[in-house]
Amino acid sequence: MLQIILIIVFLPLILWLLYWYYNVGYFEKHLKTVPGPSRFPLLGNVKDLGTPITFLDNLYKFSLQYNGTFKMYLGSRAEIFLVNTEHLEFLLSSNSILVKSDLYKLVKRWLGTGLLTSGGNKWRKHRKIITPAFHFQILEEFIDVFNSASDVLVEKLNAAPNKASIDIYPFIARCTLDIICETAMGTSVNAQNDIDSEYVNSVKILLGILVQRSLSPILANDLLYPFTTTYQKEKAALKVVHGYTKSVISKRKVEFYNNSKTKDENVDSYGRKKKRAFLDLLLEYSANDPSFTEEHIQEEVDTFMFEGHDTTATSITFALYALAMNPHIQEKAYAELKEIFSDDSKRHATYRDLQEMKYLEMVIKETLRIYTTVPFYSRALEKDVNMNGQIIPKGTMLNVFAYGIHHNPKIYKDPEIFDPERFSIENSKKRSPFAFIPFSAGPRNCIGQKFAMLEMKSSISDVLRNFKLLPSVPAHKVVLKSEAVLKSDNGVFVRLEKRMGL
Ligand code: HEM
Repeated sequence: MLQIILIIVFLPLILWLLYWYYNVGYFEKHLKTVPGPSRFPLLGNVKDLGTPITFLDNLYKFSLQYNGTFKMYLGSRAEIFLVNTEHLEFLLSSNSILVKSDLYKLVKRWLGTGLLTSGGNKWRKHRKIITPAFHFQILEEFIDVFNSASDVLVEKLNAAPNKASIDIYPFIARCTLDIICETAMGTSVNAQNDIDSEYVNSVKILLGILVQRSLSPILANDLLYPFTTTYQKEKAALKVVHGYTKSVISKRKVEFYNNSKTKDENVDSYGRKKKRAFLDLLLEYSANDPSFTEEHIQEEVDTFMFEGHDTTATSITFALYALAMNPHIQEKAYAELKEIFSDDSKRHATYRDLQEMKYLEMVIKETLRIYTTVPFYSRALEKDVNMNGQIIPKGTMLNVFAYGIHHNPKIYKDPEIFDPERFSIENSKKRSPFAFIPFSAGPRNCIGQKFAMLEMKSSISDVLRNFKLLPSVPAHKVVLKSEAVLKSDNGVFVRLEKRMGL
């Protein structure tokens, strides 16, 4: 009996060990010369990753220790963290290494295979279809949406007691959610006014579950996950979110066909110029190419909802924090706004005004460097590749460690100092384009980056025109936490002093 128990307990362990040695041997045949911390049997370097709070710092220390790109084993799989501009150029400009890693499977139940998660021909076709939707003429139509949402944001911030320390992230997150719903779907979820919105709460639940799953081996396991309560919670939230996008798509589709029967389809029943949402552009395309189905449209709209609000919320929030902590930089940004709005300090910003905010753009870029919004993203290798003389075998995960390159002291002197001048035209010219990759680069770069830059300029400039930002009292220093999108574990507190005009 004891023998049977021993066999039941130890046989799987022995098989697992053999499997581990076999796999590690397979990777090490080529990767022996790539430096990295020593690994433990079975788990590899899982322990070295640390917690979400120590994770970035741990990886960063390895990048310094190994002078750039380094290797780790997660279980028996080799993962390479690219922290060297030549390696980043090799990966990001490749037209063949385009498949996302296993990490992205965690969002597939929500996003299906939209632009972010798909690969191969589907991704190529959809990227081509969607690219024109981000043309500047279309983005210009969204400025009114940015302005209306910022008006509500300023109203909400005005309601907070003058000069009281507040965590600004929740205010900004609700504002960017309003913007993305209106621009992606043409509907208003009114997140800033209706805090109890079922849709908004379900989006929040899904983002929370994504973080939980990325941290728990049980929740991340597709076989075990359906037996957990988190799965049931996710199922309920997905029902609300998918139900909402589906019903918006059906309604817009009917409107689209009705309008196309009338002559002036860009004018509403009151004769006003109608705002088009991304969804309308996708419906237009689908009307001419039925192989771009309603399901495809839904995947892409859900992807915009996912990619397009938490990223901008985090970036705007950290930019406001950096401005509060660096009064001389805030003064310079404010002086630029004074000049742009000298004719009428209360008017809304136009597309042209946003283009003129050159210094604010440098502030935003420095924010994206120091508080890298998406700290890392990854690709799976489907076949062996030769990376600048180094063979990397099929199955290896290639991780772009954007946070690491953005903090490399050889590229950015005193990397922890917030200095927008690093992004002056002259200083930018001196660096490799692969030293600044907040939106990734190459064929799979962020399709929404121009949209994001306009939105960030619009919201930050509106807050700055209405409030002087001051550091929190008592003093507050953000504690960075790596989720899919960078967060602060202890909130982002600043004080706002109302301005009396520019
Ligand atoms: C500050 C804001 C933003 C940042 C920092 C950001 C960053 C990124 C990064 C790093 C990627 C590459 C991810 C990867 O390779 O896995 C990406 C992809 C993507 N982003 Fe953004 N993003 C931002 C805003 C937006 C917005 C506003 C939208 C949509 C309206 C958007 C839509 C997308 C899509 C659809 C992809 C996938 C593109 C593809 O693979 O073809 N992003 N973004």
